[in-house]
Amino acid sequence: MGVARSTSTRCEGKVDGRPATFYYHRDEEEDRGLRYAFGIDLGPDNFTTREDADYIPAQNIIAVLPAQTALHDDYVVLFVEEHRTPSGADEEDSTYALPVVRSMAATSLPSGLVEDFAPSALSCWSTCSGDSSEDISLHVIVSSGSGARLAERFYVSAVKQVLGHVGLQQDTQYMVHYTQSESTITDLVYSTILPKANEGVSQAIILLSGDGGVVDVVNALMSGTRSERYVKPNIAILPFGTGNALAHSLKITTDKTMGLSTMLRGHRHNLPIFQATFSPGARLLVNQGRDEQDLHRDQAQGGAPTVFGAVVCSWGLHAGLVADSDTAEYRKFGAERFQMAAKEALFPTDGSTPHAYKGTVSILRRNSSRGAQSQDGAAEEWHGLERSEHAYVLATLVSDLEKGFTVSPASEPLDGKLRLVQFAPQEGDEVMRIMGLAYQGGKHVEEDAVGYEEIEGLRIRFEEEDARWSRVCVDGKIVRVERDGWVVVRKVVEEVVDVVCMAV
Ligand SMILES: Nc1ncnc2c1ncn2[C@@H]1O[C@H](COP(=O)(O)OP(=O)(O)OP(=O)(O)O)[C@@H](O)[C@H]1O
Repeated sequence: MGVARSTSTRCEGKVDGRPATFYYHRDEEEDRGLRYAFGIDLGPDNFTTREDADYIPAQNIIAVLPAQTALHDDYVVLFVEEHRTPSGADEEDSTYALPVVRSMAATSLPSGLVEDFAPSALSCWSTCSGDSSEDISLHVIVSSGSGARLAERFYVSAVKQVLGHVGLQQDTQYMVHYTQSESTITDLVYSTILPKANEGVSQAIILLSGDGGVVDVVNALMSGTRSERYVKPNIAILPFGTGNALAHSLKITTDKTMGLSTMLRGHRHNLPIFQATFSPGARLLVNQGRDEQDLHRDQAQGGAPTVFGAVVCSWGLHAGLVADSDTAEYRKFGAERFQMAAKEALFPTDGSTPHAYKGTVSILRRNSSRGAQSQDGAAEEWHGLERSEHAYVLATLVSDLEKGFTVSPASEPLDGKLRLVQFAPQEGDEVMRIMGLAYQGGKHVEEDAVGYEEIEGLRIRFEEEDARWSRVCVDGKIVRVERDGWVVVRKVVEEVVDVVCMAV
């Protein structure tokens, strides 16, 4: 029989050497957190209501670290404070958008607090720091072009300080890489991370970026050759993109620490990925859709153009609005850019109805009684959707594509299940209503018009004249497929990278 966890603790200790009374409430209520007061003799009942007690909400605590002193009862409480906009300052000024890291030296903290916020023994940072610059295997990647471009500032003001608290110094125990171009992350993986992984070295990446940074790492690892000694690198995500689908879906954003708590307290788990294989003429659109690039060609797929993803592969409305809103002008609006582009797609200025996407969609379903053998031995069978026109076709490995937009409510963090959301063309107002339900916890999947199911794979053959309607989105990247071209999406069985997460 397990021992019941006490929900609140009151004890005497010290804060910065001054005698203090601590009160820790560990229930899942809104007021969960650490309270402390100096020189006040309080009963537990009135502690939470006292205004003279200081309060650190659980949502703000990054970790409680053992202090590097001789005394085993000394700790450092690392937490964030929200940056308050000073009176007279511009509310929109991004200087005030980032939380500030604070630390507090404490002795004899409530044991429940120490337990709940202990750093993970197998976290990314503890196993990968080197002793000399040659064997550094911890990399901080700062994606300067992501989201609202706050990553660089957060590294300097917060991440560096937090890593210092766990005894890690820049250039000695870890390297920092600032992205200079779209290929910086790919180049780093090819030049350093993949060769070391192939030598059997365990490596960690602290990635300040959106989903794009993760997908760059995944694609570079998958596109190269992996040796028998290959050891999966692991990624701790600090969400600095626009959508941050992975971070939201892995519950990294449920507290106020911008991923710092997960970085210190999370555990490594395999990141499920999928492969999207395209017909020979498919091209990656870059430079805001102005230029094209060749895709990686996968020899295992007969040299077909390939992109790997960890989030979403879509065609129709979703892919269109991601592509159309990827301009400097739109990006200024953050995640709102997707909704703005959706309105333009659903209510064309010439008064016409939204585009009906023409193509043949087939779904690979698990079938226990018959069908071809899948990679993991279960039987599978392809089924064609009867209609030839579509509004929305989206396969995903995650629950949320942006904060509050729950496209696949059945998806659990890292469950490795590919799910399909699809529906036929509708009036703009009706599409708006359906997709609006995704912001209500994913209620759109309860609509009769919406198909929602777990799938093993997806195949689309595009029957569009204009290439604008044959754009496919893979984790924010846009691939344009040629006329009569196709894409096949399958889950990848091989494990190539871990992600740090607390929700599993
Ligand atoms: N300095 C840079 N110059 C040019 N491109 C950059 C630079 N830094 C990052 N990038 C690119 O900008 C893109 C940003 O992608 P990322 O996903 O991180 O942010 P996002 O698109 O704002 O967020 P999300 O994918 O979560 O919506 C990536 O393709 C990345 O390679």
